[in-house]
Amino acid sequence: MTTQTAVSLRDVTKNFGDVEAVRGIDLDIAPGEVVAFLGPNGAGKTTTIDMLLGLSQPTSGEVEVMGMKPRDAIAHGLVSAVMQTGGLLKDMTVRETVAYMASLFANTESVDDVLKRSGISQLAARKVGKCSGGEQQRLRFALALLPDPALLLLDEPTTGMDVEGRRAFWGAIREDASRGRTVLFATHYLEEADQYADRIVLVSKGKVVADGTGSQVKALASGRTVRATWPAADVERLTALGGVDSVEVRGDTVHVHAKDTDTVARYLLSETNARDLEITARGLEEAFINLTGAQA
Ligand SMILES: Nc1ncnc2c1ncn2[C@@H]1O[C@H](COP(=O)(O)OP(=O)(O)OP(=O)(O)O)[C@@H](O)[C@H]1O
Repeated sequence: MTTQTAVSLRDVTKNFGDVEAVRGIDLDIAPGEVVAFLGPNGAGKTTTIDMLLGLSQPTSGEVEVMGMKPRDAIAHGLVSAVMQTGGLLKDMTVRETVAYMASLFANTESVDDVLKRSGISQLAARKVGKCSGGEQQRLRFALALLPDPALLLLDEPTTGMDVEGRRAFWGAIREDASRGRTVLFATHYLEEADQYADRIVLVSKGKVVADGTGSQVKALASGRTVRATWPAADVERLTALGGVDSVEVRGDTVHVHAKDTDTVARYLLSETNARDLEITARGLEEAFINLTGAQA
């Protein structure tokens, strides 16, 4: 039997008492895809990854990894994870850490090979305690590569890293993924998702609210925002204009999100005393707020 999907979630829910952490997620990830699981705090990302790792069971629905129950996939060495934190011994060198972990398993990739693929060969002799946060994450990545997993799960792997550390970390992940490994990573960072994933699955409040490439997710929020200074803005009138999606008032400033901003600008300048107009395109950041806010 060939495996058609690396990850398959079928109407998966997970409750913790009264808390509905995951509220019906359907998701298929094909082998070789690099997917960002993007969402705000509490969206259900970690809960979902824990179920994929077999660390917890869904309340309802089906979870499969490489065509098997998660625990079986792990027992076959098909899945590895890089978590945000987790025990590394500070007094061991980078190479000793990888060699020690390799000695615990029957079959692993070679130590030198995983050091090279995670981009830390030159750090092999350095004590772990002297490595930067980004270097330690690449060491965790090296450890995760030892069983040569088909699927790599990463839960917010770059939290707390500086820009350079993040770039080096993702450089190593992307390079490795180009050989066909499936990668699913959870992140809060819109830019990170847009830059490093082939596909973004946007989650909010335990549900998938958008799924596509970075540009598709951005296109969902096509349209622009007109910002103007207008004390006592007539929100009702603005909302009634054609092509207006939403209107927000913050103090003396009004923000009008619209598909047709020309009409809004013309109205504001010719029929009201609004001034200081500014028109901007919506970025992924706003797409995110827009799409996840829409679920509220
Ligand atoms: N063991 C638990 N017991 C009770 N509630 C939990 C438990 N684990 C998670 N939750 C709740 O489930 C919801 C989803 O949490 P989860 O950690 O999956 O979100 P997340 O998307 O990973 O968020 P973050 O980005 O903050 O890590 C939250 O409301 C959280 O408080």
